[in-house]
Amino acid sequence: MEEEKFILHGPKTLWTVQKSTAGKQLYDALVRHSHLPEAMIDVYTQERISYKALLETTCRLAQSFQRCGYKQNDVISICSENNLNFFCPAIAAMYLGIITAPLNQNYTKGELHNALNVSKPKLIFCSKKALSKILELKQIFTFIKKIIILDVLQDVGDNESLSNFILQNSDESYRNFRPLEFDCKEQVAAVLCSSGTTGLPKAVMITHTNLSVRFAHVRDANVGEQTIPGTTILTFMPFFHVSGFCTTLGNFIVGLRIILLKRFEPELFLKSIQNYEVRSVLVVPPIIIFLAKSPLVDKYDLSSLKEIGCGAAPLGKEIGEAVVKRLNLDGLRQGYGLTESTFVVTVTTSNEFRPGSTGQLVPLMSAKVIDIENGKPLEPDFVGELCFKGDMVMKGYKGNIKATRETIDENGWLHTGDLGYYDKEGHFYIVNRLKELIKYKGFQVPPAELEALLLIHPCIKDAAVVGIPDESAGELPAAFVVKQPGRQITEKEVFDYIAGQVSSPKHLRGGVRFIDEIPKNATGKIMKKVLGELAVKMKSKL
Ligand SMILES: Nc1ncnc2c1ncn2[C@@H]1O[C@H](COP(=O)(O)OP(=O)(O)OP(=O)(O)O)[C@@H](O)[C@H]1O
Ligand SMILES: O=C(O)C1CSC(c2nc3ccc(O)cc3s2)=N1
Ligand SMILES: [Mg+2]
Repeated sequence: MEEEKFILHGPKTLWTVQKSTAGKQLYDALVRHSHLPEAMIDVYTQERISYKALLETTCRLAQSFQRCGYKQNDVISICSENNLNFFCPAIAAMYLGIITAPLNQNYTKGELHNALNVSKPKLIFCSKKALSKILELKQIFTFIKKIIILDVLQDVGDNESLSNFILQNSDESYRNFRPLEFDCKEQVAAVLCSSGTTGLPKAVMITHTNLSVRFAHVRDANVGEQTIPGTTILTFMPFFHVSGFCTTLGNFIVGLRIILLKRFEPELFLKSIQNYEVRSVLVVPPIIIFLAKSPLVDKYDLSSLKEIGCGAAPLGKEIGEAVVKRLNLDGLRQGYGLTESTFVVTVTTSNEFRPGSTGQLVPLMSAKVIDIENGKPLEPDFVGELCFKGDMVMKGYKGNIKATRETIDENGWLHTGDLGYYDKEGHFYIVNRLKELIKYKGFQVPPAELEALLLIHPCIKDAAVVGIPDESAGELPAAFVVKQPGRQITEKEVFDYIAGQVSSPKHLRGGVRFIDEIPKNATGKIMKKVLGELAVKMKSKL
């Protein structure tokens, strides 16, 4: 038996985890919300889809899968920008125990090659835009038997449109279709790619039970962000990533009205909040920086907005507070999680906004913070590696038992590779990724702390800190800075500003470099690998 000391357990939840499959729970939700006028609105095309239409399409699609011979554990893929039809194949697949492996439509052919080689889908649903890349890959991979296009009405060459595929393969008897039953703990529902921030993306197997825990959370007013059916929220989180995939499925469970953007565009984002009277938005830290600093924000009436949810990357305390004040919000809810944990495992509970904290442990999960030297659980307020255990932990990495064993230990603990701590009241604080810590003469420098300080400077629009190799010190902290338009600041001023606030090892001895933009991925994570290479190439003037 493991010692219980310094292990936290999540609180009780109002909504127990349902025993039925994630597919059945989604089916029930679509039925439950059939009276609502809108499930999703595409801001670009003004097209809408209702819960009733989602129910019909997913049942027809499931019937089509069955008639075409697709069965439990077959794999399908979806490679498309966010659009109204994206989730139809995924939900229909979940009705049948078919596995969905979404793919980032911005992946290069090489990246798609790697991802497809792991998931090996028989059938790929793609957007018109992604079609040519997918067609090329079909030539290489014989396991890909068919391509269906999500966002056209007419077939393109030999490739059927979604609507024609359904027309050809389903009929009115779809009304009698009901989701199948299977072992939820074992059955993989989705294979999601991690972001690939620290290496190649990993293929994370998420089970029906994993999703069911998330579905219990979304309906619990203490954990879920919006729990009243019909409430308007806005999202642009990519559907292929856990942050878009698992949140949107959860939004269907609740019955929210989802305003959908393909990607973040500043004016369109603000205009949509105003025009659709959005109550809550799901964002990532770069958008919080934008909302704190951009003059555009004052051009729009954002008074409908009551709450912002933010996660996926570190967010400084001050910048979060500035946005709550500027927009007069009820709350900013931060979440922390990984693809490997099926979305957030710590989250700001309602009315418990603690600036700088990523909230408390979610129900049904356990957590500990371990000493990175000896692996022993630490007491509150001590920094170590965050570990989580419970039914949100992935089944494993597809096709990589070795990596799975390195990540989930024999007692079932998921080792996150993130450093953090919890305080005496159980509020979590993320310090940094272990792999991104800068080591200066044996001292550990967390770049996230320096980034947060840089961002509160009025002349700085955005910033990132990386370590650059140095023969005598090991590594030196170096900053990339984007200037706020119309403001002036020198390298030396940036250096002195940081030196005035932190201990000597954290001074920007690696220099300060001004650039036009900090490279970030679709979920707002700073691309440190790119910056590390750039820092070596680009000389600092200091
Ligand atoms: N609220 C948060 N604050 C700080 N970091 C966060 C937060 N939420 C998520 N993260 C970071 O995101 C990581 C999870 O991201 P994801 O699973 O998409 O892939 P990745 O870890 O970036 O990439 P890869 O594992 O492929 O290298 C966490 O391990 C953590 O470092
Ligand atoms: O980056 C990831 O792997 C994850 C796992 S958890 C996560 C996010 N959490 C939130 C919470 C609120 C929000 O608005 C966006 C995200 S993305 N992203
Ligand atoms: Mg990771």
